[in-house]
This record gives sequence, structure tokens and C-alpha cells, in this order.
Amino acid sequence: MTTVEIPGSKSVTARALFLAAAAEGTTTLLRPLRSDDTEGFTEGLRALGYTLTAAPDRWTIEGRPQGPAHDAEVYCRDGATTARFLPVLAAAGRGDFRFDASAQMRRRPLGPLTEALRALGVDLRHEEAEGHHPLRIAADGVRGGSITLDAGLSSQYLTALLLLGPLTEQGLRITVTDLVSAPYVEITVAMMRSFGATVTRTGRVFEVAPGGYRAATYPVEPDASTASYFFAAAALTGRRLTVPGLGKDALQGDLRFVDVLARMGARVEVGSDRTTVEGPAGGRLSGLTVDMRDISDTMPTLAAVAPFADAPVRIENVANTRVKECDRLDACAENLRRLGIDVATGPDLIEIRPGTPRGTALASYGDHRMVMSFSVTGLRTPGITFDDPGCVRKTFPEFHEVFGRLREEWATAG
Ligand SMILES: O=C(O)C1=C[C@@H](OP(=O)(O)O)[C@@H](O)[C@H](O)C1
Ligand SMILES: C=C(OP(=O)(O)O)C(=O)O
Repeated sequence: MTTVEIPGSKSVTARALFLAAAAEGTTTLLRPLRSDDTEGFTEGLRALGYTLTAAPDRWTIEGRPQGPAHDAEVYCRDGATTARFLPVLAAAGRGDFRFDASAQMRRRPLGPLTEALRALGVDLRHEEAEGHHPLRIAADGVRGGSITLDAGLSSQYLTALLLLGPLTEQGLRITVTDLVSAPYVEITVAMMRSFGATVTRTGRVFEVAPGGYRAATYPVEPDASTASYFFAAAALTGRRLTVPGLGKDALQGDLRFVDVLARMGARVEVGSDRTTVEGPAGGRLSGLTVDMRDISDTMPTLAAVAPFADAPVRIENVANTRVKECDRLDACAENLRRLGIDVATGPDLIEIRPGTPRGTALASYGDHRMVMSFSVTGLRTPGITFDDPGCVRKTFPEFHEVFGRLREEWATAG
């Protein structure tokens, strides 16, 4: 049996960094993710005037409940958590702030979030395209109140506003008209409570009380989206693989990817503090139709193993994957076609037909998930290469070493 240690969750690390910065007192994060996204987040916090000490598995952050207090420029790199959460932290402070991001992140929308901030009285201006980075905020605190939000394109808009709630004078009442990636909001609410905030949800209405956050010692759980590549690898090769640290109490919805693998014929055990997947003999997977609106970061993982199923794999309700690091529906379709697989896409779906992939050069699209997903295909298809394998640095800089060791272990075991 194989055990793979997965690095910390990007989503949990980003939220913990925000909460630590906003809290009264000194927070310690245990086993945070060290990757381009989280380094971008800490670099942004430092630019905003926060003090962080980063030993490898232990970061400490001095909170500043009054928020950033001097003018600053922040470069958010490719990270949407950085690009969507930090402007909100700045808005709660005082000063003139400018935020910019990479070309990839500049293309990704944040209009519903910046509109909501304006509705709350924040003086915010997009420098170039409306609803996109770069942007300027002349911050003078946020009074709070009631807003309506469409989070149908990204749950991160709602997460950012929820995080802001306790930092407002009067609290926030957010009525959500649509919500994609809903489990990420559950992570947000659970973590806000761990840092002392009061949040309630009644159907589509979230209420957040004022009163700030309290520092905590916070252990970061392993990243469930990253774990999906290893679970898929076991499913595809008929092996048994365990990921410690992700069990029944895990915060991340992406762990539900193992339920998809179970429907495809894998044996899945979700224990109190670990999850094990055992692929069917010979990796003979079943086809299926699955709605991935809640867990769409794992859509490319499924797309990459789908050709090996005995019937079509149809993934529905994933329109939002078109506004990620790349247009993931088109990118997956292009790469599957390069592998010789028959595939169809619609505005919000992809259908992959069974086939035998032929090894070839694939396009990375600067998207870590494209590279990690099709590396799994490579377990059964020799000769797959990528034009930009290093883009895994966004969430898992050591991916190729760790995945390579797994390949070797399995090759030796026969
Ligand atoms: O809040 C978060 O940490 C995230 C939310 C999801 O984004 P969307 O809500 O934009 O789908 C997910 O895809 C992203 O990787 C991380
Ligand atoms: C979409 C992703 O990242 P983000 O939105 O946080 O940039 C991802 O990690 O797949």
C-alpha cells in the first residue's frame, strides 16, 4: 500500500493568512502551503505592512485589527485568492492602495466583488478594464450594511465579503442570488468561526456580526484538490493509495472527488483522519454523468482519466471553469484531442468518449491543473510531455518529484 503526504491546502492557507492579519494578537499557522500562490499572498501582506515569520512548517503573523494603515502597491501574481481577498483587507484599512496581477489573473473577472464593495461605499476604481485588475482603492474603513451578490461565476466574491464582515462597523448582511463552488464558502464560514467571528446563514442570506477576529493556532489540512491527482492515479492503475490528514472532518469539498471515483468502480474508505482509494482491477473504470459545480477544480482530473472508462464520461455544470487559469473546458478538450480522444464540449459541459490515448506534446496553458491532471494520464500513456511543466508551482512546486517517486515505486513493485 502506498501513502502520499500532500502539502497544505491553498484555500485554507489563504483564508488563514487573511484571518491572522485581521485578528487581534499573534497567529501561528501549522503546515501551511508554500507555493507561488501563498508566497504571493504573504508578499502582498508584507507590502500592506504586516509582519510574518516563516519557518518551513510554522508561520507566525502579527495581527492588526485596524487594517493596513499606509499607502501600498500589491502585486497578486496568478492567485485569485490573493487578488480577490487582499483588496477587501485593504478596503477595511486606511490609505491609498493599488492592486495589480499577472496577465492571466488580469483576464479573470472580479466585477461582482468590486461592485459590492462600491455598494458598501468603498472608493474603488478599475485602472483599465472595468471589473478587472489593476485597481485602486482609497480606503477609509467600511461601515457595513446589506448587499446583494451574484456569486455564480466565483464563490471567492462571497468569501471575500464574508471575511470583510467582522471588520465593518455595523456588520454585513449578504443576500446571494447564485453560488458556484459552494463548499468553499463552508470552509470560509468554519474558519471565520475558528478565529472568533459570528456568522449565520439562513438559506441565501448570510449575516456577519461586527467585532473583529481573535488570533489562533491553526493547523492547515492537506490540499484536497492536489490529492485528487493521487486518488485518480490509484483508480487508473488498480492500486491502493492512502492520503493521511484528510478524513471525515476535512473542510474541503474537493475531497468529494473520491465519491466520483467510487461511482466509477474504485473502493473508497474515508476514515477519521485519512482517505484510501483502491482502483478496480486493471484500472477498468466505468463511465458516468456527473455534476461538478461544487468541486470543479477536480474537473480536469476526471477529464484526464476519462478516456480509460468503459463508457462516456460527461461532466456537467462547470461553466465557471472557463474563467480559471485558462478556459479549462477548451483546454481539456484540446489536450484530449491531441491524445487522439473523441470529445465534445458545450457552454458548461464536456463529454469524453472511451479511447486509447497516444502519447504526445500537450499544452499547459500556464495552468497547474492541466499539467498535474494529464500527468495522471501519463501513468498509462507513455510519451506525454508539457510545454510548461513548471507551472505546477502555483499550488505544488514539488509535484513532479513526488509524482515521479510514486511512478518509480509502482514500477518497481510491478
Ligand atoms: O475560495 C477558494 O479558495 C477557491 C474557490 C474556488 O474558486 P471559484 O469559487 O472561483 O470557483 C476554487 O476553484 C479555487 O481554486 C479556490
Ligand atoms: C482556480 C484555481 O485557483 P484560483 O482561483 O485560486 O486562482 C485553482 O487552483 O484551480
